Amino acid sequence: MAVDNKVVLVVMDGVGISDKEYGNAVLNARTPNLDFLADKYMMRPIKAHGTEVGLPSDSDMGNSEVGHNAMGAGQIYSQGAQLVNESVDSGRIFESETWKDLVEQVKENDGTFHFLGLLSDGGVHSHIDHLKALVKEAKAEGVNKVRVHVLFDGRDTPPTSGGGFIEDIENFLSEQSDDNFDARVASGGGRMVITMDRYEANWPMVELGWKTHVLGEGRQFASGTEAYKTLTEETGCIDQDVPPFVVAENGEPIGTVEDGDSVVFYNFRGDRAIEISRAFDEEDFSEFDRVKYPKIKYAGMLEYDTEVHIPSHYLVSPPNISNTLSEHLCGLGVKAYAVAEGQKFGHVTYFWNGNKSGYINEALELYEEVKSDNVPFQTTPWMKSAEVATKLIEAIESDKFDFLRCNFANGDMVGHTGVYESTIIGMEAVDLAIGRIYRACEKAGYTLMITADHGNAEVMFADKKDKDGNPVAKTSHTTNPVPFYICDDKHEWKFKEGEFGLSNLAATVCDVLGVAKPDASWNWNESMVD
Ligand SMILES: O=C(O)[C@H](O)COP(=O)(O)O
Ligand SMILES: [Mn+2]
Ligand SMILES: [Mn+2]
Repeated sequence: MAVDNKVVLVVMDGVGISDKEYGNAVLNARTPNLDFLADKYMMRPIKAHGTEVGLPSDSDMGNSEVGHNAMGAGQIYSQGAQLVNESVDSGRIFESETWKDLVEQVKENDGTFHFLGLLSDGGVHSHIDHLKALVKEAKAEGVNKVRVHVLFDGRDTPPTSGGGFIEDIENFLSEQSDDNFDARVASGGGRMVITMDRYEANWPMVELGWKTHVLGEGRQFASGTEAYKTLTEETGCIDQDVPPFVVAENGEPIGTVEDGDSVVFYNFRGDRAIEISRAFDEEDFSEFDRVKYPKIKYAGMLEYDTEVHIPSHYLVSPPNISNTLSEHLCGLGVKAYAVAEGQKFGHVTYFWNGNKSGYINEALELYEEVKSDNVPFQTTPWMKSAEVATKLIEAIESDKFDFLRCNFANGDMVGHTGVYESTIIGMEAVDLAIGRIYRACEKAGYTLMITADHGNAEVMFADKKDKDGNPVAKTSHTTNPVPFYICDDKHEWKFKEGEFGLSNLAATVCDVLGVAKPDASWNWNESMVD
């Protein structure tokens, strides 16, 4: 189908709007292209956090999953964080067949119930309150032994807040323990070192996680708290980079995974849960040598991939995201292109399409990935922005596609390192890439839209200073709005009155492409433009 107007959408990952200059790597970067575009065309802030993207409350910062889901679906779905809250509060989670099977398995075999996941209250991938509720219920149902395997966060929480969380959970587990119930932390490490890789960027991370949690191999400590304290003091690392550890007694790990055990991965978000789930779930698994594959029951908190069905068992049903922009455009025969570097490839494909991997219609779509480097991104803050822009420009010049989207990872991935100076350079690299894309759009007569999925890089320092008066790094996302630009020389688009957010984007894309929007039964939120 021919469209009136071809459209390129650039998602600047983790680039919010704030007028506070202190620690603002967006405002303080030299971004002549973005400044020029904001001046010449329309730019306005739109909402990208809280209930606007299906999170429990408006104090919840946005994240990539909920942001890309909202953009790609054109509507707001209650997201994993909210669905798990509801299921735990109502007790429905414990009525599921999956939960009953997990408990029965452990009780029948006198086995151990393992809980593995991100240890924080960040609410992006997991929540410590969910972990506590699962442990309490396991005890109430007569399970005798629980082992918790923790991943330190500091990425959705302050960078060195892990000491508080590990102490909290170890206190909680020892309070729960009695003559019939033995609950302890058994292993762990930083989320960027073990277990929580995504989009197959770094399988050795997952292998190291398997060795730590399942095989109990690694440096031994008496407790998680001792491990955290020693390892952070020795290396000076922030939480996400804490080396792996194993809790042991008399040289023996206290919580290896054995035949007859049950394992729950208690993260609700899927991108960083899929690889470890595959390692637990797949009989024939060849990404690394598991050495031993215990006969256990495994479940995820949610179904992480609703297309390929990973994992095979889960505790809470995920949002059933359907009627997406991709489905609508494919239905109309509109040709679409998506590109990002590895770290964000699934964001513009899997998250964009409602947590479904793969194409909607391969005859109409092309998805391309530029491999990310496995390096600390503060050392190379430009990341693959130039290569992603080059691929996108080639796709524009080929004139084969009607709607093209891409994601630049820099504001977010460099933002999460907490290194302000690097994040400024990351923003400048994005700006350079956008300048090139804008010129390609101008030449080909395409409309360029630019937005972001949530804030991050615009707030690189926490509110407080350290004891010497120096800034304290902030590594997490924000609740700030994000920019939305339409750069079009052929039409003068006017924003409608009112407040808009990421879920208004899909209808807006249809209007700018000049194609019909789906009928009211698709429940899309309205377009932002007249
Ligand atoms: O997974 C991560 O890297 C962070 O927890 C959230 O970042 P993202 O939502 O931008 O991916
Ligand atoms: Mn993001
Ligand atoms: Mn992020």
